[in-house]
Amino acid sequence: MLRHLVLGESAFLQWRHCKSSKLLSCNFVSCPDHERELLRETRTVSTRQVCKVMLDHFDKQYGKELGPIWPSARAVLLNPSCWQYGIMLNRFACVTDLKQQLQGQGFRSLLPHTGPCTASCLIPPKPPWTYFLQTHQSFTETSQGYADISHPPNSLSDSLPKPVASSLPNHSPSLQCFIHPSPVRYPSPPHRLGQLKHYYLLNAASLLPVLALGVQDGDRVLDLCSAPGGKALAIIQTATPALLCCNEVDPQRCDWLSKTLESFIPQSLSSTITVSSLDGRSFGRRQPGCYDKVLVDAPCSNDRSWLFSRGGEQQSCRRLKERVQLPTLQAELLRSALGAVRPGGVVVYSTCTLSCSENQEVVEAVLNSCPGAELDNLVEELVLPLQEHFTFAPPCSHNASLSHTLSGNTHMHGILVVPQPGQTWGPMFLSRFKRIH
Ligand SMILES: C[S@@+](CC[C@H](N)C(=O)[O-])C[C@H]1O[C@@H](n2cnc3c(N)ncnc32)[C@H](O)[C@@H]1O
Repeated sequence: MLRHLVLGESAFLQWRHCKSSKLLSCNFVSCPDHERELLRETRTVSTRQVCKVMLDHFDKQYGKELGPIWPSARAVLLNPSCWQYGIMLNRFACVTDLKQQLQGQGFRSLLPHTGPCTASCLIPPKPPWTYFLQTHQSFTETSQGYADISHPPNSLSDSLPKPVASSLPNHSPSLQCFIHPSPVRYPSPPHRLGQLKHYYLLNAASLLPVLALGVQDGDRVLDLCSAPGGKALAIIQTATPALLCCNEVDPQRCDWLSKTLESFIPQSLSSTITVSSLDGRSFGRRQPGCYDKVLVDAPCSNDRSWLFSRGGEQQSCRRLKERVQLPTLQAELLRSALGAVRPGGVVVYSTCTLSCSENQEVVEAVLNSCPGAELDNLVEELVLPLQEHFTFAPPCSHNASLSHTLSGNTHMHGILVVPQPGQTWGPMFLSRFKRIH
């Protein structure tokens, strides 16, 4: 049984497990189940019509923003039967047999597990930014020595040169996610009386914002937009924070979030996890400088599901209007997160859309209005070690002012995972800020 205790003005809801495992299990049976939801959504989406208004809109926008990789991304987004799912193991359950079973079925580990900081990867002698900053301009030479623009690489990963050992910093060996090269469907985890669930199904690109957050044992962490809770679960797999505050403004989704946490995390950790249902934009003011790490997995125009809008043309038109408002909300959430993190702390901003206006342009706007924040470069830390699994796009280059800002700067505004055949993960954009004062 889940109990929400309202704590004074902050209306913090303390998340608790029921003491009786029997009651706990009974409660689960009647819960909406996020994994089933995910699979059901895929099945429903595959039988739903593609929404032409949305597709035309995407073609226009993403054709321009993503250039040569849009047609293959489009093909993936339009074909739900090719979508892959990652299986994140629950470190609080006994998963030895499951791991062997998955390996026997051809699943492999997304992340290296031999210990912290052990990934082998490839590092370029110099970052190839120049190339990407000029994708829509002619040029003769880049830091990689490309001289011919007639065969540009399709993605950031394509152009990265090979070897030199490196690592996946901050990566805890306890975060284990298995993926399959084919779109193999794995069943949702069964309910077992009194037992925690063994795994969580997710888009493997969802782990990138959590890896970028780099939570360490003892950190105070805020997950500002938390439901249904996939990233909160991933956070708690990577480390044991002193405090993990999961916030979700929508009350129904907040219940869903609580149930997710309840079914994966042991009671012994309940005193370190809180669930609240506040507007995320208020945290910077309510709890200034209180956290070491803040994740803003922002509400966005979810490209995968919006392409299959249930309500036809009318709903698509409504969503396209909403879409215009999203960057304002996203920037407000991000500014609030920067207010809630302590000086020296870290904020990760992420979305599951390819849209430059909700990604790089939000980051740009917030950078311009928050002098106390600066961006980190995630290429060596995430793109290089994980390019084998994900297709990373070049930064948004259609926006002249953005390109101009970036061209004198080796930092990018973020990294973008673009779904591609055989690597259908994403869309996922992420950017990491450090609060310097
Ligand atoms: C992309 S989803 C988060 C997914 C979640 N992080 C996960 O990994 O499962 C964005 C969430 O933000 C919530 N949201 C929207 N506006 C918000 C606000 N002003 N404050 C807090 N949450 C908000 C939405 O209801 C939605 O559940």
